Amino acid sequence: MKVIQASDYQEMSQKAAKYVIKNVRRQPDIILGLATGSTPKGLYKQLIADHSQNGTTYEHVSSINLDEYIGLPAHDPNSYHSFMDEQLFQHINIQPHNRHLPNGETDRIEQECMHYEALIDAKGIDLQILGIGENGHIGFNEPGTSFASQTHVTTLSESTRQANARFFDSIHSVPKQAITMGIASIMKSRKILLLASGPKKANAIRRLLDGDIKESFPASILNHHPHVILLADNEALSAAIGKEDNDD
Ligand SMILES: N[C@@H]1[C@@H](O)[C@H](O)[C@@H](COP(=O)(O)O)O[C@@H]1O
Repeated sequence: MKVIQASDYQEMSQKAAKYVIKNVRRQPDIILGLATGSTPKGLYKQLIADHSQNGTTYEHVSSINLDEYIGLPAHDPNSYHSFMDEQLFQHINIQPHNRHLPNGETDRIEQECMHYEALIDAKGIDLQILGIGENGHIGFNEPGTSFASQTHVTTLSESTRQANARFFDSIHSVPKQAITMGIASIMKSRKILLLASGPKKANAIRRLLDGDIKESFPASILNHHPHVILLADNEALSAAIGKEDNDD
């Protein structure tokens, strides 16, 4: 894993955008794996600014998102469909038919999981953007999820619901389940850019860089992936100083 240090959230977002833009320009029909949460918001803001100022085009780009809550309509302000529309899609020229998120509203949820995994296999994610939960979750793969998991329905841990409650009226409104790419689905990506910012992520980043690979800490599997960049700010790296492995 290659570790890139940024001084703060702003610099992390700028460096992430530079890397994504470089990949989009090099491969105009790139398949991007996209993430939600607070962490990639600054990256998306930078992509939007670059799109309007420098004209980087997303006309032939496709996106596949990691996850979606079950039970929230796509138009709900807290759905990940709405998040992506607001934070990125409506501000760049990515075509609606090229944007993919799991359908958390269907009552044929098992078919939806299979369909989504087939989509990932058919398209192949070139560059996956990831955040990390404080408990080491990636996507919505909570601790204990099998490393062999494909797209599936997951029950959110209490701590994940608490962490995401800030986006909702109260913890009671946070859905209890989600549909998420599995860990094996994420690991199929050709390249992964993992972003982490702030002191709340310091412990997770220290555990990630410890290199101990176990299902009780889902992100640890990334140590097995041949092309992961961890781009983290000083606060997120604060507990791991001296543990980085810069072998690329
Ligand atoms: N499903 C998302 C994850 O994809 C994200 O990485 C995590 C961290 O969120 P944040 O970036 O807000 O800390 O939150 C949610 O659980």
